[in-house]
Amino acid sequence: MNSGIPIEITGLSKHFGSVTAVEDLSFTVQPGRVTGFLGPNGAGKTTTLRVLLGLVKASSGTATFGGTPYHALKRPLETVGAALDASFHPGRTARNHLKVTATAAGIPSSRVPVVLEQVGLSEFADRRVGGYSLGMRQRLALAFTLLGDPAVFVLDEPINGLDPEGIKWIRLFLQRLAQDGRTVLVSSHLLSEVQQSVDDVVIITRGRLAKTGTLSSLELESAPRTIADSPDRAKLAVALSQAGLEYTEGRNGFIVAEPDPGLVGHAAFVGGVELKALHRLKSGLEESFLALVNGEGEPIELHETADAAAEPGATAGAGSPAEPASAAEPESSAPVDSTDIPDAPPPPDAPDAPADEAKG
Ligand SMILES: Nc1ncnc2c1ncn2[C@@H]1O[C@H](COP(=O)(O)OP(=O)(O)OP(=O)(O)O)[C@@H](O)[C@H]1O
Repeated sequence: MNSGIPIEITGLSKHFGSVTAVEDLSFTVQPGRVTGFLGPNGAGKTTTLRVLLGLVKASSGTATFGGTPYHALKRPLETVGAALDASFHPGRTARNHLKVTATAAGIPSSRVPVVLEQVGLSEFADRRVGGYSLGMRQRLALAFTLLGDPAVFVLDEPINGLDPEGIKWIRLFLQRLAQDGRTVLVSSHLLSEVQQSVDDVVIITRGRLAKTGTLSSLELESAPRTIADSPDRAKLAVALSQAGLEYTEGRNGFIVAEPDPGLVGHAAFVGGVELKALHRLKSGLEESFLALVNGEGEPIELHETADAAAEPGATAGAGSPAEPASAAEPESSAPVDSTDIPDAPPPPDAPDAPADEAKG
């Protein structure tokens, strides 16, 4: 395994006739980290992954693995493990599916039992896939990605449909791949689905980049805050600055990095500023995500509490809004303490039917 290969998307656009699926998209996925590729249905995630994997031609821009497009990789299955869907011929067994792919790719068939064990399917390897649950098919899709022991993993919605035990298992699975120095890109339309699994996020909406950074930085931005507004925003800005409160200016007023509206109201009172709005911003990661992908710019409307109170004040001196505070980049979440892919428990949702004989 050659670790340390980043995924590099640069100025990528893809149009299907008059439909713009992806527009001028640029981001990098770093090795040694699990990156969530997030966006609502129709945002352009699958199209981006399909271009990356050479299944669709870009209208413009590039998508490469450390500078090399997929079609130019010398041994693609040993560089990239990709799972775009979990559909398999229902009449064939997992072992047979994997053997055929290994043979075609020049990968030793001795890898087949190894990857079956890694994903917890050894016991069910000779059953027809038609009898598999969704969770088992997801595991089989992962087994394919492991066949060539690749440095990069590209997984489209791998957590979709898994039960809590399966989600816990895949979280460890992904984290340990990254801990080995591999590059792991995981798409999802729900932040909450991958929140426990990812170090970094790339959020797109309507084919464009909405946000990229560490999950921790997104969490910091989602901390509870206060919205304050005044008929004279310039004066309010001065009052907030004099009180040492950090803020950014949004559509509905200033978003102040202080969870207690009482303290913000007091700052306005001390500064002699009349307030027309003072609300606590009940924030959360998922709400911030939704605000981002819905193009709200910032999540004000989503969080105003019903018990918001306005505090009157008097007027004060003029001033201009201070620079928004920038959050320091926090450290990423700590890796797990083993370099092995976790032992997989048997799928909890495995059907009870007796094993079928391998047919092909
Ligand atoms: N082959 C195609 N022909 C025409 N339009 C397409 C094609 N593939 C995707 N699109 C359109 O491109 C846009 C992005 O679709 P895409 O499947 O990439 O989004 P997505 O983020 O993966 O969504 P989902 O989570 O629903 O799969 C959508 O408007 C979709 O209808």
